[in-house]
Amino acid sequence: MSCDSPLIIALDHSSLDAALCLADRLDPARCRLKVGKELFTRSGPEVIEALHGRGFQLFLDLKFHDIPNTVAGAVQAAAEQGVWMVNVHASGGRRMMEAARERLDRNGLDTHLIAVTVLTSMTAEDLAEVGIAAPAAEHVERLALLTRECGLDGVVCSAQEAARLRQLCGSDFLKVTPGIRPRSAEHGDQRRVMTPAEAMAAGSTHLVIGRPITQAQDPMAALAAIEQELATS
Ligand SMILES: O=C(O)c1cc(=O)[nH]c(=O)n1[C@@H]1O[C@H](COP(=O)(O)O)[C@@H](O)[C@H]1O
Repeated sequence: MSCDSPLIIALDHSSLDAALCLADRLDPARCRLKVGKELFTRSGPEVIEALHGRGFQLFLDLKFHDIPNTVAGAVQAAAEQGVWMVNVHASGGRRMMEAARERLDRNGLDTHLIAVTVLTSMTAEDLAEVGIAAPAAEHVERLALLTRECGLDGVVCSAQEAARLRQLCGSDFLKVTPGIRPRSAEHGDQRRVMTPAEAMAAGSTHLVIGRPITQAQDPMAALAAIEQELATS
């Protein structure tokens, strides 16, 4: 089923049953779903099949980061399962990203291929500790430009960088932004955050939202409130 909404709900659940329980309350016309490392490691390709069977478009978020040949194979394997989007780490570099791009193209696979720039949980201090002296925003710009040069469809970044990336890389270049927090929500481990309405205004093309919906007392009410915020902004 195709979906017009920018919302991608992160199913960071620890069991297939719990993930499907939430999915069964969601409408594939109103959101896409993201399957990440914990759920996929526990349930494997079965979760992809189960969610596709319910009509959802899926972002398989395994953030591949390895030598070019290995990443190209992993991206191909993901795309052959029919997922809508897959990601790699831009810090894997040019040859890794080009190999992934080339592998999808050679096999006629049209899964969106995007790259994570700087994780939304990271601050300038975190970057400095791993040897990156530049501020987060500057490092995001560098990695986004490299990602675009390698022919990928877009990046994962924080919404705080989306406006600048729209100027640098254009509005067709996907800007998938996690770290989304409605005003009253707890930030948890996220650092570079924005509200849903601010993120869309800044140029995000898609919003990844997990705990503010999945951990809410009433996940459907939390989702409806976010949709309302977007509709009235
Ligand atoms: O690639 C991602 O999806 C991702 C990249 C990033 O920089 N930050 C980030 O939070 N994510 C993912 O987005 C989701 C955010 O979830 P919440 O913080 O619960 O809203 C999690 O599944 C993360 O794995």
